[in-house]
Amino acid sequence: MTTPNILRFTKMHGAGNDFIVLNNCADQLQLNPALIKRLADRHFGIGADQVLVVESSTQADFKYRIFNADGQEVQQCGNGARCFAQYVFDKGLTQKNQITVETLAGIIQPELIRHNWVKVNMGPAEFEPAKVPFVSEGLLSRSIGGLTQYKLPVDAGADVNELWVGVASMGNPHVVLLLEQPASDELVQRLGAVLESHPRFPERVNVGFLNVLDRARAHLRVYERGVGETLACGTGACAAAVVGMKMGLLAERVDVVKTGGTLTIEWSGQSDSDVLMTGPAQTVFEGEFYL
Ligand SMILES: N[C@H](CCC[C@H](N)C(=O)O)C(=O)O
Repeated sequence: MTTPNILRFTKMHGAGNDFIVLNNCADQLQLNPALIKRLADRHFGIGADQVLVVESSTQADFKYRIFNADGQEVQQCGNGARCFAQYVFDKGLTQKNQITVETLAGIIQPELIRHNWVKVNMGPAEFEPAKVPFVSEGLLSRSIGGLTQYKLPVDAGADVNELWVGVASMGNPHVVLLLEQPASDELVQRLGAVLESHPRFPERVNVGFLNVLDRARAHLRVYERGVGETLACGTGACAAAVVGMKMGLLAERVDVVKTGGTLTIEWSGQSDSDVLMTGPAQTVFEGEFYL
């Protein structure tokens, strides 16, 4: 067998949202959508929800690039940010417990609270439709507490032709549906697929199904843009929590219970205040991929 061209990687997850982490500080990797899709493929590749890339930065301690399983590069990934911080510390790329990280959505600040447990300042949430982006023109809207909800026409079968939704950006786009009980598999798959590519979201959207349990706990499922449903979504937990907080349904500190684990979200409610997310970051294995 000829000597294969080898790509070394680390497999990690944050509450079940799983990642391939690549060290590209030497800037030698030729990343393209086809390679990302091949790496993320759960049958023909390694398998992951996202591919995370560590690079050098002139603006922060590191640069953090995020690629969805469909190959698209995106602005932010919260579970990935925790794994990123654990990775650079474990690999000896930094000796600092708190680092600054440059993303397409701006600078975020992860902090290793203890091994495999990371708190991240995710920056501010954005609710202005144009900044999500979401095309709200012509839609009926209503105010619930401090949140504006929009009546969104959807073509999702005979029983669903419009939905009241909240929208938010954590640097990446999120639409949040408030449900009376935890979402079923059928609802997540049917509505998630329709909403992810809804024409009023020009960059597509991550779809959160929020069920408030009490003022300090909420259940959440997320059908992620470019992936489908994941066991956890960090930016999705941030977006759903701040939507629930603005509606007056959730306190300033909330445990967001997801299929793969629980994330704690803190937000003071001031529009310019940062959203803090705390949760696990786990290395599963190291590997070599034959290119
Ligand atoms: N699917 C997301 C990126 C990953 C977000 C998620 N894995 C997280 O932990 O925030 C998007 O297209 O914006």
